[in-house]
Amino acid sequence: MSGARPAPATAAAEAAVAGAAAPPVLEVHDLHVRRGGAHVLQGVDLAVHPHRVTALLGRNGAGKTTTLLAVLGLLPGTGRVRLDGEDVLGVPTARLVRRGIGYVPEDREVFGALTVAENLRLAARTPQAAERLDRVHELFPDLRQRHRQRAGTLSGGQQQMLAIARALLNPNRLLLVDEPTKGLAPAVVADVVAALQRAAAETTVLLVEQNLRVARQLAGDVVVLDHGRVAHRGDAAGLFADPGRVAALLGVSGPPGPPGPPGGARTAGARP
Ligand SMILES: Nc1ncnc2c1ncn2[C@@H]1O[C@H](COP(=O)(O)OP(=O)(O)OP(=O)(O)O)[C@@H](O)[C@H]1O
Repeated sequence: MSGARPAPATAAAEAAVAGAAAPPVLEVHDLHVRRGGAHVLQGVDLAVHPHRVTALLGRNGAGKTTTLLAVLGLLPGTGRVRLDGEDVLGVPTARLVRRGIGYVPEDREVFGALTVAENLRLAARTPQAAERLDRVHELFPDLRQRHRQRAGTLSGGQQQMLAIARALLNPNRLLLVDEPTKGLAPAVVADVVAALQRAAAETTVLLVEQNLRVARQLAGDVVVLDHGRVAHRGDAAGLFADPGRVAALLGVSGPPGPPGPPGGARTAGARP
């Protein structure tokens, strides 16, 4: 990572600055993954530092979701994946989840026929989850109000918040979040960004995001993949201050714009 960091304004920002110097929560080294005969990840190296949001960026098909799935043990790979310094490549997913990896998949995967409260109850895996439910309700007051509503009748943004809330119920060391704003209207994107900011104050996040304005708002660090390889790694502010580099790496025609209401440029080939 490079570049001077601005003075932190909040406790969460202070923790993020301290986290940059702390040992990584997640380290991936020379990760190779093959899918359907294709060599999709070709030696990915990245590190995710505590109390920070690391955005995993790249054009469509670059290998972002594949990276998350391999870290989670849902796809076989070779190389090295370390969680809090321990090798975990090949460890079954259920054990990784117990070790503190939370996952918010691209399609949210809430149980549509169950209520908000039932969805939260099902996600709880530790005795502390009951205590954390109060905290989650503080973070997402909308979910408290809607606790009897069936999850399938929530809006896309509300379902995304429920998916994030489910992951926060457990004391996760690391949250993997895949394209949380995909397919959401700009006004709802702002709500999801706010929810992720709250989540990021609680834990460390590896975020796959195609909306560069969202990535800019949330991320302290960035890793850019290109055809299964790391094309760039560094602090987010440094990359986003260089529109030419953003365009070269991500194929957008202009800068992602200043932090503010989302709706900015999306990575080339991104879905609307
Ligand atoms: N089951 C599969 N069999 C073969 N190839 C696959 C399979 N799933 C994904 N791929 C390929 O792996 C590559 C990486 O896919 P991946 O979903 O990781 O990309 P991504 O960066 O997350 O893309 P997007 O932004 O479009 O979601 C793509 O070329 C994709 O076609």
